Amino acid sequence: MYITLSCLRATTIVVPTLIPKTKTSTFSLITSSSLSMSTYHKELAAAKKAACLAARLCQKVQKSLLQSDVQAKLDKSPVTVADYGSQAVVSFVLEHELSAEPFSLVAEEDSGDLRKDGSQETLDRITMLVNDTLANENAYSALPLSAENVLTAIDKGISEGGPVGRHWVLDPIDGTKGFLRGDQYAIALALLDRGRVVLGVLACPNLSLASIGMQTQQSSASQIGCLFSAVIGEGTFMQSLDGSSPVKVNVSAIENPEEASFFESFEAAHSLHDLTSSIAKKLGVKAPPVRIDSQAKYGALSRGDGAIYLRFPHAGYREKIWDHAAGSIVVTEAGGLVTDAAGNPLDFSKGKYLDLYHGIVATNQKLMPSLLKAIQESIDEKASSL
Ligand SMILES: Nc1ncnc2c1ncn2[C@@H]1O[C@H](COP(=O)(O)O)[C@@H](O)[C@H]1OP(=O)(O)O
Ligand SMILES: [Mg+2]
Ligand SMILES: [Mg+2]
Ligand SMILES: [Mg+2]
Repeated sequence: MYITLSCLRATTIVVPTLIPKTKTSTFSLITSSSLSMSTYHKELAAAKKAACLAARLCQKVQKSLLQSDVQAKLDKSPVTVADYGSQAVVSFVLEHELSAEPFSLVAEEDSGDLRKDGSQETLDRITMLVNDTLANENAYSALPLSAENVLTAIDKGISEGGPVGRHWVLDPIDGTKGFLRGDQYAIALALLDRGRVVLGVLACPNLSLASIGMQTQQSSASQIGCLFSAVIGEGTFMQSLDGSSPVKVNVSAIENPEEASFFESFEAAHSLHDLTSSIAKKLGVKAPPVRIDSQAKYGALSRGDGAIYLRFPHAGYREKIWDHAAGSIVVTEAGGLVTDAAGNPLDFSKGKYLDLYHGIVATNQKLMPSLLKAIQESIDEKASSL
């Protein structure tokens, strides 16, 4: 039996332990074979390190959130010093850990607003946060970073992705509204190789290690902060953000929709709650929806907290790859399926956006056929009532 010492080590170190082999319905301890010869071993270690450091920065900001830390982007969505700081940290760490490889990053934020007059104070605060977060990383001779270095690191995220070569895909804070409310958010990082997601890491600083809804019964109730990671063909693992041993997770095995519970966005503006409630009713789902922010939903689904995730954005909204790349591999490697509303797999090879039929659906293989049927009926009914 082996455990990973810490998610902050770029090169994952595994040591023998005396932990007995235990298994629950959804978790099992990591095995040596699943860690040894991964094609993306180096990339996984770098991604975990980058996401853990970025999570540390975000946690610090969430604890002392000042109004001046929040700005509105052109599309009116909020962006905080933590979104920029997280992007700078992940970009800097990936590029330095994987310096032998060409570096391409598709990321949500850019430095445009930070380069405008009147942004110096905000930029100085971001630069300080980034340097504080990286302060213990003695291996980086480029430290401390100047404000210009931070802007450059943020702007590395300018790649368009696509079907050729490798591209990292980053949402530095997914669920900024949840972050501002003190609720769920995620640092979501994935690697595309020839248009396919081959690796994903989701850091969820406010997600309990215990299942949602079970916190009161479990001893790990007070442990908050999860790191999910998945490499293609190797399964999905969860560990605490401060570096506990990874456990393999699996999606729910529920076959009867009446016993299923489903996740959806906390924000009604992000998903049509009336459509999802019609779908749930058709399926016979009894439990009310679990509404949480961000790709933490994919993480929770991957360990069987709920059985279904439904996301139907309002007409005209185009989903971006950084909002689903990491989450989708975390769910598929845990045995689940992630498709659009017609059952098509998500295509991450088309650049920054996903072309979708209506929305995104994630569940286990048993529930998917009846779920897709209920979805189509609900979409047709909605269309005929307009
Ligand atoms: N109008 C919108 N419709 C759907 N999703 C949105 C909308 N505005 C922002 N988002 C993105 O939805 C995701 C969070 O949604 P949810 O928490 O509902 O799952 C985030 O990626 C958020 O971006 P951001 O990364 O800027 O927070
Ligand atoms: Mg945003
Ligand atoms: Mg997002
Ligand atoms: Mg974001």
